[in-house]
Amino acid sequence: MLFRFGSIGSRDIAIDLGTANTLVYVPGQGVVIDEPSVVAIETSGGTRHVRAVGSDAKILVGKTPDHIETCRPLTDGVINNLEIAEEMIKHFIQKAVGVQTMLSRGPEVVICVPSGATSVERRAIRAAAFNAGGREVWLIEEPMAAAIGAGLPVSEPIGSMVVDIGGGTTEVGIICLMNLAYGTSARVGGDKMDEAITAYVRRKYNLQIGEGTAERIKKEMGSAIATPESHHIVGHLRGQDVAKGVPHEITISQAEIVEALRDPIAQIVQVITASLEKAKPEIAADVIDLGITMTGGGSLLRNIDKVIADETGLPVHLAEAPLICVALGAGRVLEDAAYRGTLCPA
Ligand SMILES: Nc1ncnc2c1ncn2[C@@H]1O[C@H](COP(=O)(O)OP(=O)(O)OP(=O)(O)O)[C@@H](O)[C@H]1O
Repeated sequence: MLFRFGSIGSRDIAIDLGTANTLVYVPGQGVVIDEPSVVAIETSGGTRHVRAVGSDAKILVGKTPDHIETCRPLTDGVINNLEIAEEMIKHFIQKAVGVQTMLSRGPEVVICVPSGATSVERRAIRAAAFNAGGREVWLIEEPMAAAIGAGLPVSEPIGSMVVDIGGGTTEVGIICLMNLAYGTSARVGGDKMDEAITAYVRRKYNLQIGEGTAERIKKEMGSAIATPESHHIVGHLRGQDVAKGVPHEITISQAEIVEALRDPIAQIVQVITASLEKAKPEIAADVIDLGITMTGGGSLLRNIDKVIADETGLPVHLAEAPLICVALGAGRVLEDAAYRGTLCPA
């Protein structure tokens, strides 16, 4: 299939539409938007309208009055609410290219999809970008974009492997000659880690914590492996005592967070090892040399690279800018015609 762009202008954009964060890349400028994928909806006089999007909406999570609700229009990498997703994408596109471009010709948009997305889910992502003002919309699979953004030799006859751990999904891609030789996505990532911490704290301490609190403690002191020091590294969690219904604070150790994260980490490792079994022998041989490159926010969890290296026996490298690799890769496709063969049909 031939994919033909019109003339790429500085007003065309690449979007990493993530479960946790949405990034927008403008050719010649780089990543111009990097905000949480959150929308605040206000109901007044019987109608609903968007009150805030992105960072402005995220600060409201868990603190809104009854007539305002915050929501995340993506779950596990795919759209759960088309209307709100469109509003969010429209907001970010306008912020990136200006209202004038939207009113005149609209930008061409390259937007990422999880490799495991169904055709219905792909059509929903394409439709959301189109309805949000995209003149033409092209899809790229996330592992491919992540690999390009991480600087892997995707166009060469060398097999390289990328693991992108995002908020909603873990994407694994084995790429050779600009082709996703194997790609899979599992619905486990940073969100499942947050949920596992929340469930652990509720079970062990009878304390209900908010999602922001779970994410904060994960980033501050989460780890995939317990070390002898892990019992002495402690943090504080505030929430609501489930039995008494009053505010309460507990102290938790890194060793406990490691225990809480055991299941999601095991699931991530399982996806990676299963993917290695699917690789063709020649490509697997290349992966032994090059190792695994990790991208996505979840790859910043302490020691997750060590766990993956131990379990696979392969070298594991963290990409230089793990949180923006997918956007950089999708942006590169916009800027360099040589990469256009990586785009996939909707
Ligand atoms: N230092 C850190 N330690 C652990 N997790 C982190 C860290 N920094 C960010 N994260 C987690 O990374 C996730 C967000 O990563 P990213 O922005 O790559 O996901 P996304 O692209 O929005 O999601 P997806 O690709 O699944 O749709 C969140 O769950 C966040 O809590």
